[in-house]
Amino acid sequence: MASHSLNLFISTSNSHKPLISHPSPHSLTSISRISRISLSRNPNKASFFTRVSDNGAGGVLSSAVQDHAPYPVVVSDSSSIEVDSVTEVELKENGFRSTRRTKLICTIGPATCEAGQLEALAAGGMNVARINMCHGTREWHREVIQRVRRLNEQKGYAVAIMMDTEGSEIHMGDLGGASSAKAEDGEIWTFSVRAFDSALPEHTINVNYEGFAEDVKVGDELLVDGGMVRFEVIEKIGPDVKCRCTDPGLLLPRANLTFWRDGSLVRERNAMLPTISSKDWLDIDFGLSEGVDFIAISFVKSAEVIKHLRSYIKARARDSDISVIAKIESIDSLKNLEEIVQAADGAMVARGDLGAQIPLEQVPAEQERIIQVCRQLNKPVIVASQLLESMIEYPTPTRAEVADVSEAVRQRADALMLSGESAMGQFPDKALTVLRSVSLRIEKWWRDEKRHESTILPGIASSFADRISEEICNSAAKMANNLEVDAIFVYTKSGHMASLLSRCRPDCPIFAFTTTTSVRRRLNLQWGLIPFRVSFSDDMESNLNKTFSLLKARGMIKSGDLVISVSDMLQSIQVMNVP
Ligand SMILES: Nc1ncnc2c1ncn2[C@@H]1O[C@H](COP(=O)(O)OP(=O)(O)O)[C@@H](O)[C@H]1O
Ligand SMILES: C=C(OP(=O)(O)O)C(=O)O
Ligand SMILES: [K+]
Ligand SMILES: [Mg+2]
Repeated sequence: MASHSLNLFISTSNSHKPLISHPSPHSLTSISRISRISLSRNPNKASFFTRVSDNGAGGVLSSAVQDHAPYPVVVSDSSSIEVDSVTEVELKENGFRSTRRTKLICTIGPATCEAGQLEALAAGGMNVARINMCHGTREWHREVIQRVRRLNEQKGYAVAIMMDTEGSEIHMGDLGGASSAKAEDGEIWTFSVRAFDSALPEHTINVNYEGFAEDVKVGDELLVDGGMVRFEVIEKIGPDVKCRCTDPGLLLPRANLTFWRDGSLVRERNAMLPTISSKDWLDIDFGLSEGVDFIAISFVKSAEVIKHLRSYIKARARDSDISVIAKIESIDSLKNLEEIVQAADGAMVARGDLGAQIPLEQVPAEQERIIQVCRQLNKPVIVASQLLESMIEYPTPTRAEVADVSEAVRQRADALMLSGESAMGQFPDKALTVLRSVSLRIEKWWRDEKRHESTILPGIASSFADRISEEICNSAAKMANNLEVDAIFVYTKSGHMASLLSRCRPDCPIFAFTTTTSVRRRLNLQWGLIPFRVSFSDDMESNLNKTFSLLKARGMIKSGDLVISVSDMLQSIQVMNVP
């Protein structure tokens, strides 16, 4: 066994307990019952003498100190390990099975932009904060980004930031400062492309698209926000389009507009608008300079725009690992789904606009298909919009909303997203709590029923090249389910092996150890991954010993726990009990 060659030296020079309960300085007896399935050997096997000089207490508060401080202080020395404080508490209190696998995203808006409000969301389980460039100024967004970053640094979170572009679809203007306006049945409203210097005349809506008045025809149906409010075009007078309200409702600032003729969506000149507008490019530059983790692109039509953006990011910020998320919210994106998902780093089922472009009853089937394609192509997938819409105004969700959230969890989406519920609703924390508890409940039910996910996903056209890693991860996940192990450990620098494991949706949590804070944040979007930042070498035995001792010192694992480990460095699967 390869492990014979490794000598582990444990210093007991400081006053703390030794790392491993039965240290044997010259052999690796500390890993009991190690089995290895080795597919190939790493030619650059690392140093034979690994000095582990700290039990982790130097970089991380001991549990005694943690009783006084609610959050661990983050110190990035080579002997510390960084993990989300929420996960740490969950693991300590309820063990491996209790950790939530479905990730949660909150859109940040006026209801949640203050430091205290952001902290409440982070403590409530927010994994990713989304800022929507449709709203607010860049200054406002910069403040939010800085507050989230401070929270991460000072309180030990790894909340990632997703910037969402406005895109160049047609939408209404700002309602002259009003937070909403009510359109009543039969009322006549004017939709106009004119720029109004002073206050908007009554019952007038500004439209952002120059060609609007030319493209619509009398008799067309105009849908606000995918049909939340409907109008019929009755007259065109130059730049003004007079419409009669046929389905009353609340108009919100900058709401999306679509027009329909004979039951189909009209896509004339607006289909020629670029996916990424000139304003979007400025926002993207802003996102790059602020170092956001994800950029979500609205109304993607083809893979080309994603490829273009990716090469732009590479040229502008060479060392960054910003991920590009393709929002699937148009007919074109459904047509070109596989190529788009293949080109992107992840996708969002943006049901708000999608439901405005295809009949509503088709949205659930498309959601399921998008989730399936993303898993096959190993890309994280987000289910977004109206999950808990009623909670914008009410403290409890409807039964139908709970059923919708449950379905997305059961479909094994990577992440669920709150929009208005967290951006401007009255109960952002309660909405997050609902997502969290419904996720936990459905995940547990599925495990109790022993409905293992099939790790074998049907291949589609252009699967990824790295077949060996894929097979290792598939096997590791299958073994984890069959052996009912407590956790899978993956040591990954780029995050690739971690996402391949996540893709298999195993029953146990996946502890993903990575060396940089940016990869750690990025992994926070993916199903079942608990990302840790820790420094490690190419020597797996020493990595395992180091993480075992650091995690034991933090009370996150204990002797006897059964673990499977895989890594980027060594193409092998190891099964072992924690010493
Ligand atoms: N940065 C912001 N500033 C002000 N309001 C915001 C902001 N972000 C979101 N909102 C509000 O929250 C609502 C829901 O957010 P979201 O779904 O992201 O946008 P939209 O409704 O435009 O698709 C928006 O309609 C807007 O009223
Ligand atoms: C998430 C969506 O995009 P946005 O909120 O930016 O319109 C959507 O349309 O569902
Ligand atoms: K947007
Ligand atoms: Mg949208």
